[in-house]
Amino acid sequence: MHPNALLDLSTELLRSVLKLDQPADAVVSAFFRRQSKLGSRERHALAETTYHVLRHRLRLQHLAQSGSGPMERRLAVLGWQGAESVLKVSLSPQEQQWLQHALAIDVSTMPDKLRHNLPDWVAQPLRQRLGEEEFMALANALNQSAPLDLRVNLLKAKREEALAALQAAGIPAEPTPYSPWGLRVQGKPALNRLEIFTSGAVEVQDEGSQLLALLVGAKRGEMVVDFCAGAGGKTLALGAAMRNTGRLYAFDVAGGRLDALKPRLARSGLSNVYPALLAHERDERVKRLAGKIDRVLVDAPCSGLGTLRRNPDLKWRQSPQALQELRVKQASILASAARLVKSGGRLVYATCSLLQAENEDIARDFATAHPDFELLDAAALLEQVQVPQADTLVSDGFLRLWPHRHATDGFFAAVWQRR
Ligand SMILES: C[S@@+](CC[C@H](N)C(=O)[O-])C[C@H]1O[C@@H](n2cnc3c(N)ncnc32)[C@H](O)[C@@H]1O
Repeated sequence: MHPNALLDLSTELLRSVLKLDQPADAVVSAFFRRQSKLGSRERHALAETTYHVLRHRLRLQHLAQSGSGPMERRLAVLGWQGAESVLKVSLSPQEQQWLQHALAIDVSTMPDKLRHNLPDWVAQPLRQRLGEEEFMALANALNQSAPLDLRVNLLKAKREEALAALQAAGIPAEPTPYSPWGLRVQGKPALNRLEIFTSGAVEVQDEGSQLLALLVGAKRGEMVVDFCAGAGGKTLALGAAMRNTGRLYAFDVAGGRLDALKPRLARSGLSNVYPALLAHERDERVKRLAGKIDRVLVDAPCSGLGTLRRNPDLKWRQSPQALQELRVKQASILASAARLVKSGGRLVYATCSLLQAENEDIARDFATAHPDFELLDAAALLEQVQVPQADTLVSDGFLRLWPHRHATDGFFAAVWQRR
């Protein structure tokens, strides 16, 4: 494709994504389906440019003010992540000059906001919690792309065997530092045709998600509920930890997500999983199982701000109002799910949010209203399941994973035992 046409497509894609009315990954996929003639390098350049602009939007919009032509073209030029030759061929001499000038500005001299690229309502509580230096380290980490982590399905392979299979396929990988189930792959190789993937021996899963599943501590023969199972990332990890015995209910209110679990279940070899569509969190099914369940995981719907490395559009698509609505939902789901737990059983409340409002605040309000639930120290529980340096992952007894400290997505978890 002619470089100019490619830059025009990048401009068009940015125009759609920056409407912010749909998740960026869905807009990018739909765009590529329509542009079926694009080669893989061209797709890569367009996707990376889009994500770069979303990550650094405040700074790039500021720099774009001085240019001319459509705003989205200026953003595509400033954020361009494809071959340099595309810009050389496509830009007018005036644009070339403007770009050189814009890129020469030292980012470290820019105002704060243009360096961290977060909206105020997100930046303010994080800065307050972490202090200036660590807040900037977090902001930088959130603007990097995430590594590719795999979870080894121990029903099908040992971690060393999966590592050897990847290496034999020419894919460098290493064990993840914390999760005993994890491998971190270098780069972003396509895995879905490899035997190790099609046979269900590995699944793509961030190390942080693996640690949440490890905290549940599910064992052989138990009754376990994954209350917000979605497409089942954690369900699969729990089912394997149960060695395909007992009963694992995968609940969700979104039928489409539960449908996406089915092919993954088929690959995994699990036959102990029972997906069930709930009408809402107080569904009849929850009442029927009340007091009968050994372990309940509530991987609650949340702002997703811990996943900005993968979903940078979320920082622009979420809002303080949406956060308030989510908090009400989180408290309601947690209270309802707690009814399932039997005496002596375990309840885990988790999110992929960085905000105290969705994490510690929800956990503390729940504990106040439910004195029959005793908070367990997440560090002690992780040590029991062979997680090294578990105390570095935990604050005030809660699991608190941070991209800049642990190279995982941002995650929170609180764990209780019912008296
Ligand atoms: C963070 S996602 C779950 C991700 C999933 N556990 C995984 O590991 O892939 C939250 C899920 O909660 C579901 N959800 C939203 N409201 C719910 C409710 N009232 N009861 C149960 N699930 C709900 C959403 O449909 C979504 O799939």
